[in-house]
Amino acid sequence: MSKVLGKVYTENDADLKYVKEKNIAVLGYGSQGRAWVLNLLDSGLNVKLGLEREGNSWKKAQEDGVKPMKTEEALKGADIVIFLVPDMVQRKIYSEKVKPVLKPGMDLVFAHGFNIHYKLIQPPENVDVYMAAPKAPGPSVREFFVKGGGVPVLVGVNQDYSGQALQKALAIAKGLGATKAGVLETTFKEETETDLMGEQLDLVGGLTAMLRATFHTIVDLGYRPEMAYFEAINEMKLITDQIYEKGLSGMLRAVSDTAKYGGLTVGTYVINDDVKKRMKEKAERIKSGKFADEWIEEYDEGSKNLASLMDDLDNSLEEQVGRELREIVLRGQPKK
Ligand SMILES: NC(=O)c1ccc[n+]([C@@H]2O[C@H](COP(=O)([O-])OP(=O)(O)OC[C@H]3O[C@@H](n4cnc5c(N)ncnc54)[C@H](O)[C@@H]3O)[C@@H](O)[C@H]2O)c1
Ligand SMILES: CC(C)(O)[C@@H](O)C(=O)O
Ligand SMILES: [Mg+2]
Ligand SMILES: [Mg+2]
Repeated sequence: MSKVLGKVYTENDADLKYVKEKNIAVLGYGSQGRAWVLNLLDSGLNVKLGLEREGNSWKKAQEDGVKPMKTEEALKGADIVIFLVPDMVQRKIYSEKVKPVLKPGMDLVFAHGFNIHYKLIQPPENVDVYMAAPKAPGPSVREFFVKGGGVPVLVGVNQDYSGQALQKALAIAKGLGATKAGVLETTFKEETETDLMGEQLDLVGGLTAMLRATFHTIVDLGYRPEMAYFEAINEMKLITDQIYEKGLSGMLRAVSDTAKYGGLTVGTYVINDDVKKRMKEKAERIKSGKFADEWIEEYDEGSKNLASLMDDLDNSLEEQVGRELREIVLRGQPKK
């Protein structure tokens, strides 16, 4: 029995029978969509893949042996609709394609709570709304499953018209392989806000900024960029692998005493209370909905800032060096 965690659902707590006879339409075949379609099909579920265009996702699905079809076609007779198009696209597909064919008793399923929590999608009361949110990038959702495991998933219920929404969320999570690890329960509010906080402050935003700042600090002192790339960026994976398997103190025990002492004393000097104050400010912005408003406005105006930030990153010295160094590093990776 866990001392800290709430209920953790595993294999025997979830039954595929709750979704086995249902027609499932998965919309989108990107990072998560590909993993979900392939895992759910391999788990023996009735899945149709619906896409808007015959573009890259369509081709990729065909290469994977999946038969894509137009969104309208996949939605015909669907009992469960899974939204795996980008968060900013979901409201359009919902209002133009899903809403017109929505029938009482159907299920709307999400991998992230954004559209429901921030009310971009407001479903009628007579449908179930639930989530199965993988706590991992899409490619890992597939890779873990193929190797006989699964990544942890959070399930949450926003509307329980059928009285079975939680069982169905757990069944979908099981189909993804997640009950091999563990499934925890959450709410749309908690998942949406904490997911955004994690990816902005740390996983995606904070991490990228910290790696780049360390790289430039070293380069600006006259050291060669390739040395800076190895020290500031490349080795991060191996350090986070240690954290993933053994926790923060386990990682510290795997490095030298010199690294331990230097790391523990300097880390908190760099990431100090000032930084934490700014983190709190941005976390509050997520909680208040202001980040969502800003992101929706940016998207509606063509995501120009996002494109220019990605361009700057692609053209940066660290990415130029990284592209060449990764060829060397990846050559030495253990064979899968
Ligand atoms: N990427 C992740 O690892 C990850 C992790 C957890 C949760 N999620 C959530 O999963 C959902 C899907 O995100 P993703 O990152 O897998 O998406 P993605 O951007 O990788 O894939 C999007 C899919 O939608 C299609 N698409 C893109 N723009 C479109 C448009 N304008 N109209 C119609 N179709 C369009 C693409 O062709 C592709 O098939 C989101 O709710 C996201 O928050 C993602
Ligand atoms: C993989 C992440 C960052 O955890 C996910 O939340 C996303 O939005 O892609
Ligand atoms: Mg996210
Ligand atoms: Mg996340």
